Amino acid sequence: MKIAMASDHAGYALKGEIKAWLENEGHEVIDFGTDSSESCDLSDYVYPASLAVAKGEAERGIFVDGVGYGSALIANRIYGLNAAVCQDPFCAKLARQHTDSNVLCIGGKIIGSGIAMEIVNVWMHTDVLSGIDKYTNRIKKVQAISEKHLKKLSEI
Ligand SMILES: O=P(O)(O)OC[C@H]1O[C@@H](O)[C@H](O)[C@@H]1O
Repeated sequence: MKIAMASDHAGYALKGEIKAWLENEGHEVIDFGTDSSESCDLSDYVYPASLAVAKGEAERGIFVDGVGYGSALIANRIYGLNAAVCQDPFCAKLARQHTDSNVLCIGGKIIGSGIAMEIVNVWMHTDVLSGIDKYTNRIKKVQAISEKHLKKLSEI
């Protein structure tokens, strides 16, 4: 799978560990930075990475900042992106099964690399529960909100 990755300084170290893990698993990572632990602004990296997912240049995104919510806040402003902040593997499983999330956001200041890799592993290997009406209906309702309030890339 092609994965877009991005971080700020607070997620830089963990981004590198996750990138290495993904590549070892045979995935292709497109790394949008940042490239050091020097202080920076998250949106400068997560926004271009989000656009790559929205354009289909990457199938999914994995973004790392200090807590995770900053990345999700940016990604969820883009049509077609469905970002979930996950702090444990159970959360990662449901983020895929129940909401079909295509962006995973992790907090480098709060999660160690062992748990982070479990989260990524579960999230990468879990599919949406597409045959269960209540979940597909909920996903459709969220999609309807996107259709109403977010611009598609082709409309920008
Ligand atoms: O390290 P500083 O710049 O103080 O804080 C950055 C982090 O604080 C939170 O807003 C975000 O998680 C961001 O990554």
